[in-house]
Amino acid sequence: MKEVRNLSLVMDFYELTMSQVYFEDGLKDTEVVFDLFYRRNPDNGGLAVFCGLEQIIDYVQNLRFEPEDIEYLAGLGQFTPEFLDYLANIRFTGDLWAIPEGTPVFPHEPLVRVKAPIIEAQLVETALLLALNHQTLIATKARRIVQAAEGRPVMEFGARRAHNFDAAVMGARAAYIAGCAGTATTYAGQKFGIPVLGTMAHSFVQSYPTEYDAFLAYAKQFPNSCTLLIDTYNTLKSGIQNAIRVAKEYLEPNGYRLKGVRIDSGDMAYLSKKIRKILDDNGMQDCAIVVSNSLDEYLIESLIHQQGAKIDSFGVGENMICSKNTPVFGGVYKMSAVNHDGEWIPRIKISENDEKTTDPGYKNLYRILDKEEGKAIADVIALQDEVLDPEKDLTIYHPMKKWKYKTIVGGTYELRPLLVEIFRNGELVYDCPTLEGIRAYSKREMDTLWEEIKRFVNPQVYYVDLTEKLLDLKLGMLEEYK
Ligand SMILES: Nc1ncnc2c1ncn2[C@@H]1O[C@H](COP(=O)(O)OP(=O)(O)OP(=O)(O)O)[C@@H](O)[C@H]1O
Ligand SMILES: O=P(O)(O)OC[C@H]1O[C@H](OP(=O)(O)OP(=O)(O)O)[C@H](O)[C@@H]1O
Ligand SMILES: O=C(O)c1cccnc1
Repeated sequence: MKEVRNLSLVMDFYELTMSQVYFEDGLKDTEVVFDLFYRRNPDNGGLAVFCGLEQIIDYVQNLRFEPEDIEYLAGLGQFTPEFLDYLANIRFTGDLWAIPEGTPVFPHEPLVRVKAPIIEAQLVETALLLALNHQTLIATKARRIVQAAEGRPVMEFGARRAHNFDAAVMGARAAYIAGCAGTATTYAGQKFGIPVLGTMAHSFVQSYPTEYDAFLAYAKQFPNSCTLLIDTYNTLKSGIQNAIRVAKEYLEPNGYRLKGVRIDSGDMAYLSKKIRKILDDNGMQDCAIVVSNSLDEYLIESLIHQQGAKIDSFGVGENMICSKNTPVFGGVYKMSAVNHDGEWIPRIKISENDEKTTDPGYKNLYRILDKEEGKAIADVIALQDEVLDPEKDLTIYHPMKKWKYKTIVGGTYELRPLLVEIFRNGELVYDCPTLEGIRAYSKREMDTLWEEIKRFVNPQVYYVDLTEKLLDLKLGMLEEYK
């Protein structure tokens, strides 16, 4: 399903003003390289889950200014007619490489690399960042929550707390990629084929004269998929009792089983244990206990490991859809090379803060995997023209300090290029995987990481290092600008 909205002008105004300067200065055909990367993992975690590429592809493919856009820009009185004529016909004609969606990624590595005429590369900055920053943030959070649930299904319940419509729908997509079992957001089901799931609201229970009437009415319509919300009045004294009554008096005599009960308030550990016992005592071992109420990965972990809660699945809303603890994913888009007469001239952004100094040059990214164990050892950023031979020893360096390095013995590792070609000369050359494919791939990729990187507390830092050639280039440029 394609977006019908024309979102091309979702760009920062400076992209247009700078572009006019490039145009009027005769620089419009100058090719440049930009890298999109981020600096810190959300939630002090050990990784992020890369997401949002499909929406980036949509934007880049549909980048064009309609007559009403040109008219609007003309009305601002700041742009030359020649530049506006140029914009009226602009299309993305460059190359774009990106890491496949669902891949676990790490700070400072290029997630997307754009090589294009300078105006085109500049105009896509905001859209690339916003699509990636949002979905990567939500996927990263969702993965943590799914990890904490240890195989128990997690339902995404966030739309009502999301930061508007797109955040709900794209958030549901990201959460599904990261392993959620489904979403309550029906539109996300329609648009992306995500399983849609749900139980019932307190208002439904309140709208009937009695809780029992409400449960029975629901069970009659949905005898196969009935999860009753049991905490509207009194979870133990009435909710669970009425749920069992409906199961015994209506569902079971008609050949059905009660699928589940949901608890949305009170002490989830205490109540779930009590309810499990009551259900089991009534021969309802297959009736699932679903809980919801401001859950996140820490609470889920505590419920399972410290509190012995008897929970079969979780509904998670606000903490996931807003990534409440870390509500911003700080992806940035930085120029790394400019082409002069066919030669790539590296560019660097220097900062007092090492973390903010960029890696210069037209670069590539590889994941180094241990051949025997299949586990990821580190990622290495190399210059585009470097040939790395996995049969030879590979020495990788700390991104600023040459004395910090590690040598991996030739023949013991595999090198996997992480950036794949998405657009070549403006043509889409990438077959977008299905959402199910991305989800399954993400799970497989997650299995290539050591648990130490995935833990929540003080995770091991995964190395994103540089080749010697790239580090020498960077240190040389730092010396030059000192
Ligand atoms: N076993 C538990 N361990 C830690 N936190 C819990 C546990 N059970 C519930 N909580 C948390 O306690 C809070 C419950 O308090 P809250 O003020 O929301 O009341 P409530 O139980 O939802 O009541 P109501 O919805 O009727 O107002 C929620 O944030 C929930 O996630
Ligand atoms: O707590 P979340 O993780 O966001 O999960 C979604 C919440 O949304 C619903 O609540 P509702 O909108 O009825 O409000 P409530 O907080 O009063 O239950 C549902 O009953 C959950 O409590
Ligand atoms: O289906 C549910 O139970 C549901 C959906 C969204 C938010 N809270 C609950």
